[in-house]
Amino acid sequence: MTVHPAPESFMLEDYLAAHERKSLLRFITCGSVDDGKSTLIGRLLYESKRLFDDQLATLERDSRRHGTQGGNIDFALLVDGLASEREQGITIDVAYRFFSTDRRTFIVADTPGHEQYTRNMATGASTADVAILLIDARKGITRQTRRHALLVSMLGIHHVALAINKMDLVNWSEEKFRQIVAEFETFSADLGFQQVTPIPLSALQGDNVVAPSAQTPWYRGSTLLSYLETVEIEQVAEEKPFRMPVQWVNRPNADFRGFAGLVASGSIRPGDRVRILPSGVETSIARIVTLDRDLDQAFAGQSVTLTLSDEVDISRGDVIASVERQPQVADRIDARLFWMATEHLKEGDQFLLKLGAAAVPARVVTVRQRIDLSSLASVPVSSLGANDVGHVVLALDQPVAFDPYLQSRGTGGFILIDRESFDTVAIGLVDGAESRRDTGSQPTRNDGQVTWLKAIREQKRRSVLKAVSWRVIGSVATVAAAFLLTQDTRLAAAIGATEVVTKLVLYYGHERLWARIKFGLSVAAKQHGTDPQRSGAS
Ligand SMILES: Nc1nc2c(ncn2[C@@H]2O[C@H](COP(=O)(O)OP(=O)(O)OP(=O)(O)O)[C@@H](O)[C@H]2O)c(=O)[nH]1
Repeated sequence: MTVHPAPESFMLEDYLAAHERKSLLRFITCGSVDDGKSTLIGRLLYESKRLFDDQLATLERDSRRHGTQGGNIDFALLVDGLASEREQGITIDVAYRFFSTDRRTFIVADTPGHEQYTRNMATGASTADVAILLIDARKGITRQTRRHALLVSMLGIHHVALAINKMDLVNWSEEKFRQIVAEFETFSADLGFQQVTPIPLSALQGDNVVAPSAQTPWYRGSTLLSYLETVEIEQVAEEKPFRMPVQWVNRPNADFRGFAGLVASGSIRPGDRVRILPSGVETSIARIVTLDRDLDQAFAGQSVTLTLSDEVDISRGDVIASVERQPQVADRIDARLFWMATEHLKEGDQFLLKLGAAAVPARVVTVRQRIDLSSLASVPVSSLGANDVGHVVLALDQPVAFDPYLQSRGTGGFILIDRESFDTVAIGLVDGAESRRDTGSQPTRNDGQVTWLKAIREQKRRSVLKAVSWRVIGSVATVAAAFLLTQDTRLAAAIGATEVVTKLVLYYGHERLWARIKFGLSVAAKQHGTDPQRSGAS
């Protein structure tokens, strides 16, 4: 007799398998006070139908009791769950929410809009893949939008959705929308974003959030949710080198000595050669131990205990790294800082620097420049004020191992802690060991852009090159297959041309593609005609 498994079990397995395969997207919403972040996230959660009945009932009850929408659902209440937030009228922490659709799962960081809480926004952004920059259509680009865009770029987020909200309050004006988009594109041209996707929205009324809006017939781009579901985030295209900062030396008895920590990047197997930094001693991995069992391989994001084949002196804060591609080790570093305290940061100030698992006393040797929020120029200064972003040189009491932040978030980001109050006063990103060439000389106006924006541009160029190469290989393969099957050169060429145009339209959307072509042509014409250096060189 044949036994057929119950259809439900098949469905359950299919369901679980489908959900396991879904990719995860972490995003952050940033905007000024009252731009509508909480309303937008609440609307996304509500419309993606991921609320339980009891959550819905509570939302409806709270909307009647505390809501600002005259009896209608106040979506902000879904997100601003803390009572004290509502009392003060602001969100007071980074609230992480989890939701999922059939195509992807999402973790969203909702952070307060007020300038004094920019630190929360920076914290949320440090783990995000995509940023939604929210703009109130009535106010347009504000100083806080510029600051958020700068921080988002500085923290290595390449994909931005420019969510122009409250379009209902500007009569769904296409002109207003285009004006804001143009202003943002001009401002952000040097910030190295791979993709800026502008979307006209009303978070309150739900337009273009999940379903396309009838109010914006002039907009044919994606809704916010479909953008989030389809935005292509670079997966770990190239294998990153192994890094594990040691958090704890585990020595329960004389027979066992393991080094516990979170794998910050790359992967590791027993037998792999590793170097311990800053000491530089080389050894190999004996075992990868976890609570349940030993592993054959550990990956970034896993917490493990490593044992080594040699007796090596290792303490908390050291980094275990692959021998082939090692981190740098230095006691003076060039860094970008987002300064968050109210008092000014000055040369000579002393802090505790926490990088990975290492904590070392640090002194500010030089404050090189501040990034001007309007022009993004690096302005020479000798101190940084609250919420400034600038470049500094730090001297550490002892050498630490690190990677430039643009290469590795896990081993390139740090915080500065006040040694008396223990407050976190700055978020820092390592650019590299101090570039001695500048020591003693006056910083020039463009130093910062050389070290940072140039690196971002170079990284962007490489990832665009990689994406283009794969698309070109795909198109060539399609044309070759078409030719082999039909032996018709014209037909194969036509298929190839259609394929290229389709890929470009899919990537940009036809409106943006056309706008880009026009923009590219105008820049080319301008550079050819007016840039004396270029015309001289050519
Ligand atoms: N007309 C209109 N009002 C909106 C829209 N989106 C949000 N609002 C209103 O704007 C106000 C602020 O919205 P919130 O979602 O609380 O704003 P927020 O950005 O989270 O504010 P903070 O948490 O204080 O930073 C509320 O009264 C919302 O109802 C919109 O698209 N149109």
